[in-house]
Amino acid sequence: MVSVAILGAAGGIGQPLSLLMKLNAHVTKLNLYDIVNVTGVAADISHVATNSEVKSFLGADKLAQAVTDVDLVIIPAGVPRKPGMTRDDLFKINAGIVKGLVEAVADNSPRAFICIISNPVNSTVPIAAEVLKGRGIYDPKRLFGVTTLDVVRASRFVRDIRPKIDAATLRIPVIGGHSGNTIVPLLSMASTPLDLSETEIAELTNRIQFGGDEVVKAKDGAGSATLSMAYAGARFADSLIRAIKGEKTVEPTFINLAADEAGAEAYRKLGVGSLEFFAVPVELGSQGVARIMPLNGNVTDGEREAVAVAVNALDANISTGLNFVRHSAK
Ligand SMILES: NC(=O)C1=CN([C@@H]2O[C@H](COP(=O)(O)OP(=O)(O)OC[C@H]3O[C@@H](n4cnc5c(N)ncnc54)[C@H](O)[C@@H]3O)[C@@H](O)[C@H]2O)C=CC1
Ligand SMILES: O=C([O-])CC(=O)C(=O)O
Repeated sequence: MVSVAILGAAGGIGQPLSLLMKLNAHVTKLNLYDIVNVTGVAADISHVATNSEVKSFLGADKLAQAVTDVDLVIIPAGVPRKPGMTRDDLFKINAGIVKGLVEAVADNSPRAFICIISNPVNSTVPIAAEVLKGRGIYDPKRLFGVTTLDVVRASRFVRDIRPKIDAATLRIPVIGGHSGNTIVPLLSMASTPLDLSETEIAELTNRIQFGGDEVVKAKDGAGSATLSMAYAGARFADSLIRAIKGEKTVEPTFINLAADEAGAEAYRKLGVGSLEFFAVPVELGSQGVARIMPLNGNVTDGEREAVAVAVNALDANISTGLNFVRHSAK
């Protein structure tokens, strides 16, 4: 029995993500919330022949109901990028949206696991944390920034230059954050040794860091990644649900390192220092973060340099998020 709420369910990500969660056999209840169009989306998805119950919640006055008695909340609500914009340009609109949604979750399902997709993830996750802290119910083990798309891209882009590799099973840890040079793929720690040249490493790293821009450019004003993001979001949610059910699963995700300080130590030594939030590979368990996975080998000098660049940018992104809530509370 797993009850899931998707907030922003009528959007470009929300619709295919809702469909994929309807296909997840562990899910028993699927609450779809949006401020537009969600009635039709829910009616449509409710005809899919799986056992879960789909309900629609349209408009702000239905938000509290949508997030009452749910185990897992996935948030893809908010505006996407257009060409020429950075993810940080979305902060102005999305910060308030995420804050309002997380307040409602805090008030109605305080123990729910929360997965944030809305950009800029580097700032929206600190916003969510600060809201939960303000309510006195913050548990860093239960709040996740979804960075799975970076991991998905890493395996797929490697396959583009190594066609014998199985993109579906190759795992490359991607750490840091979720925007440009805060995204740090650890290609040296791929689950299958890749034997890449320095040029290949540089090109792949750049492509993984700016993969989102490829889609924004190709969509030419019609938004950013939606279908691959729905796939990535459903993959992360499935790992978390299987963990809640007692399996051990591992996914990189943007979390508060306080969730496992002992496990975070290796990353702090790598250059992360005292940073509060960072994407790391996490073993998920029934209570959320079970432990932060150790680094699987020695990072290269290039990877260490990339971490230093990421940490600088992340520090600013995290403060922007935390300050947004601290200042709006006054
Ligand atoms: N974490 C990641 O890897 C990725 C994150 N994203 C982000 O996901 C977000 C959504 O992207 P799309 O689905 O393409 O956008 P979209 O514009 O197609 O859909 C967003 C949906 O959110 C809804 N919404 C707006 N305000 C709301 C509120 N207060 N409460 C509930 N719903 C609300 C809208 O009505 C709309 O249906 C964007 O911020 C985008 O940047 C996109 C791709 C990857
Ligand atoms: O690029 C964007 O704005 C959407 C996103 O986060 C991604 O595709 O990784």
